[in-house]
Formats: sequence, structure tokens, C-alpha cells
Amino acid sequence: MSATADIPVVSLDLHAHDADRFGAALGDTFRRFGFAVVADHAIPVPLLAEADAQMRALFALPVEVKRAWYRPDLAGARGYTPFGIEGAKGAAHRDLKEFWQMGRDEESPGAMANLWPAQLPGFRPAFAALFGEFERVGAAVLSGVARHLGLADDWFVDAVTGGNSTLRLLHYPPVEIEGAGVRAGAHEDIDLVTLLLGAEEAGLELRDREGRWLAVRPPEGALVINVGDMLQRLTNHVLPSTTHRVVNPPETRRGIARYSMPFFLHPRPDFLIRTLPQCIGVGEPDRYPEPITERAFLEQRLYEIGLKKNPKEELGVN
Ligand SMILES: O=C(O)CCC(=O)C(=O)O
Ligand SMILES: [Fe+2]
Repeated sequence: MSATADIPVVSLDLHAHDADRFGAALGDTFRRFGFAVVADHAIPVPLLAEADAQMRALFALPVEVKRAWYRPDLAGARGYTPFGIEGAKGAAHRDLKEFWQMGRDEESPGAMANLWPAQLPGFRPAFAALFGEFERVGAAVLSGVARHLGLADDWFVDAVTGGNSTLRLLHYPPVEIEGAGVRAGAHEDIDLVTLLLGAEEAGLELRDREGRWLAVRPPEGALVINVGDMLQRLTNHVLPSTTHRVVNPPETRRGIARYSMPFFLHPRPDFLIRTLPQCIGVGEPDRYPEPITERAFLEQRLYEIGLKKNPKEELGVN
């Protein structure tokens, strides 16, 4: 079994009461691990319980029913993605998971429409509310990051307004056989930050700077938050996007499914990811002299992880 990462717990209460300490604590844990554990997030407990129940009910539906919401043309961003589709960049096996994704529940122009499972009338209200809670906590986290970097507290507000954040519901079924594949292969997230609920069932591991795999074991109810590739690029790797994975359970827990809910916080598609001057210095040259839009960056990564077909492959000229 892997050793456990010694990630300090940061209270979200600090954000309102001592923004300097909040920014410093968050910056410290992100610089060290690329991960933070955030408690006191104030997402209502009954909402968490309802969302959990709705998620389990969704995945318990027969696979033919779930497949009606599989829309490969939407690259996993909305509705259902079956077992065996997504895999880490360059991995030999696809991940042992199925998932559901949704965006903000509002009709903003140009936004991809959500799909809602008609069989579960409680699903939409629960996840529309939870999405709003993730946005609230995400905004607080980004204001802490901004303060840590010496930017105005509201620096990220414009960057994320109209952004394509997505909430993913993940189901890793019981693992039946030893061998092919892991629950989620080693990868980095594509976004600014990911807020993860439900990582109490063991399996999540991060790779530290020395290359050791360390288990992430948050206290019950806490959020696990990690830096994604977009924030890593924006900060010239001052805040690292840390490789992580979900390993298969030990034999005694192999029969137990694992569920989790990551919220991927994205800037708006036309936001230009340009290295922050604060993060360039002597001995730390700009690794990305060319800025890139969120849209272009995301597209590239979706090809790499199997959610989007490379147009060349579709034409058979790869
Ligand atoms: O299920 C988990 O604990 C982590 C999932 C994850 O890393 C991801 O979906 O990007
Ligand atoms: Fe991830």
C-alpha cells in the first residue's frame, strides 16, 4: 500500500476572515503538492446526500437506458460516456469507469445544452444546485490563488465568466479480474482547478516530486482540489499540475464500487492563457512564449484522451 500524502487541511472559513492567510495556505499546499484539501466548504449536507443518491440511481439504470444519453459527438462533455471509452494520454488500456457530465443549468448563448435523465425527476434540481455550490467554492479558491500570486482578488472572475466548467459523476464498478487496466490511469487534469467530492473511498494517488505514488486520503466530507494544466501553464509551473491516478482496490474491497464527483473549472473558451509576468524570473524563463486560447488547448487534449476523434483519423489519412 502506498504511503499517504501529508497534505494540510485548509479551512474555507479563512477565505472570509483572513484572506491573506487563506491565500498563503492554499499557495503553499498547491506549490508543494499541486493538491489542496479544503474543509468547511459549507456545501449543505442534505444536498450532498441527495446528489449522491441521484448519482447512484443513475448508474444503477440498465446500460441500454444509459446508452440513450451517449453522444460521442459531444466528446463526453454532456450526458453519458460508457465504460471503456476514456483513457489516460498514451495509456495501453482504457479506464475502468463510466461517467456522466453536465454544464451550468442555464441557457447561456452558445453553451452546449445539458441532457437530463427523464427517469430521475430529482436529478436536475440536485445537480443544478450542486453546480452552483462548486462555482461558489471554486471562485473562493481562485481568489486565494490570485492573492497568493500577487494579483487582484477578482482577477479570475472575468476569466471564468461564461466558462465551460463541467461536473462529472464517476462510477468505477467492482473490479472483477486482476490484470488489464486500472480505474483511472495516470493523468493530469486539463482545467484551471478540479474540485473533487467523494474521494473517501481509497484509490486516488498523486505522484510527488520524487516520483513516489502517495495516497490522497481526505477527511470525511472535505474537498480535494488540484491544479490543472491550464493553471500550470498560466503560472509557468509555479503551481504544478500533478499527475494522479485511481488504483484498483485491494482484494478485500474489490467487490465495492467507487463513486466520485470532480468539478472541472474552466475559463471561458476565448480566454487567452498567457504566462503571468509575476511567474517569470531569473532562472525561470517563460516556458510558453506563445499564448493559447482555452478552446484550442482543450481541443488538443480531448483528442489525446480519446474523447474526440482527430479529424485526420476520420478521413483515414492519419
Ligand atoms: O475519482 C477520482 O477520485 C479522481 C478522478 C479524476 O482524477 C478525474 O476524473 O480527472
Ligand atoms: Fe483527474
